[in-house]
Order: sequence, then C-alpha cells, then structure tokens
Amino acid sequence: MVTTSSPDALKRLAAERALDFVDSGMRLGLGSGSTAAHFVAALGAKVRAGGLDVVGVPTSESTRRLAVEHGVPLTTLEETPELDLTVDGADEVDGRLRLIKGGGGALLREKIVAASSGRMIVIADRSKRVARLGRFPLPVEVVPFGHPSTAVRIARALAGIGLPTAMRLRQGSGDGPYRTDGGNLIYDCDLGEIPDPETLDAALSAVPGVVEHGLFIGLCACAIIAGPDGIELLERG
Ligand SMILES: O=C[C@H](O)[C@H](O)[C@H](O)COP(=O)(O)O
Repeated sequence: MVTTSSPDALKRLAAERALDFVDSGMRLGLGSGSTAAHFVAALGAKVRAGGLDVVGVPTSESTRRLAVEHGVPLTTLEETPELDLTVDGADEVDGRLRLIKGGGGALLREKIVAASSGRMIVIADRSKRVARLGRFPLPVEVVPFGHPSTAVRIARALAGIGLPTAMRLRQGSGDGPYRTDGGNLIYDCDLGEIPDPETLDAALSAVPGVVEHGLFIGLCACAIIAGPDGIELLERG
C-alpha cells in the first residue's frame, strides 16, 4: 500500500513496477519525461547491480543523457531496428489504451521507438487516466518551413471534423519558439474532449507539413497506473 499520494511518488511506483516486465537480453525503448526518468533510474540501478543485461534506445536527448548518467547501455535504431519493449510515460491514457503524448516535445522519436517495439508499456500516475482524451492540449509537430501556412491547414482539418481550432505555437525557454530534438516546431491544440481519436489521427496525418502528432493509437499494450490505493494494470484484450 502506498502511503503518499504525491504525484512523483506515484510516478516512481509505476516506473518500478515496469521493471517486472524487463528480462535480460531485451532491447528496450526508453521513454521521455519525468515518469520515464524514474524508469531509467531504476533500470540503471538494476543494471549496475549486475542483475540485467539490456540495451536501450532513448527517445530524446535528455533521456540519452540520463541513461548515460545511470549506466544504461545504449544503442540506436540504426544499429538495432527492432526492439522488444518500450516503457514510456503519457499525458493522457483512456480505457482503450489510446494516448496523448508529447507534453515534453518528444512525440516524434517516442512514436518511432514505440512502433519499432514488440510491446509498449505506459507508466503513469492516476491523474493521467481519463475517460476521454483531449483535456490535455494535443501537440502537433510541424516542419519549420511554411509553418503558419501548415497551421492554417491544421485548423481547417480540425474544423472539417467539428473540432475547435484554437492552437498556439509552443514557446522555448529563451527567445523564440520551442524546437524539438529534430529541429521542428510544435503547435499545441486545445481540443477539449475528442469524440473520435481515430478520425482525428487520420485528419492530422493528411496535412502536408505535419511531421507527427501526439495521439498514440494501437501502440500501447499495457498501462501501469499508480494511485494512492495501489496499482491498476490496464491491458489490451
Ligand atoms: O514528450 C513527452 C512525453 O510524451 C512524456 O512521456 C509525457 O509528456 C509525460 O511526461 P511526464 O511523465 O513528465 O508527465
């Protein structure tokens, strides 16, 4: 039984539980964000203790640095195109294991790594579990070339399926817009509840200039959700 409901303690609890799914010899995708950081730390501790022989592909430069710091051996998708398991966080998870990701800007590499994995497990605290996706602004990654024009076409695509069109270009910590690890830009879309994520997925993917978006559909096989009363395991049937 968990004695604290602090979000960070719950994130760590979910991350540590994910270690049960990791076996020696596995090729792992290493997610990004604060929950995934707990997993990388726990994984590194087990590797350093000599109990685990794994390699990992990081989904962001920050995860790469963290993995090095914690002694997790790394590889790349160029060297290791197929992975066994990815463990990653999420901004929202619904009951059908559909996700919104990309709050930290790592959605493109995260989706490539998850799609390259035999299995994706999401780790999250209870606040991420939703009945319907969309309260969290949906990140849409676009190439810098002509991005205001791409934004107009994203808005038209949203309006075409009856969704709100409010969006904003994500700002960086200094001057200018936020840049992803791949040098792209992100528009965060305030959609509210998304009635049909699959239709939205198709509509956004069809806009030239959109590199990727934060809806992850059909990728997650299992979610480990930690709450003050314990862990809930959601698995795809
Ligand atoms: O781009 C960031 C990733 O999709 C993260 O996994 C997601 O934002 C969840 O992050 P956190 O575990 O920090 O809430």
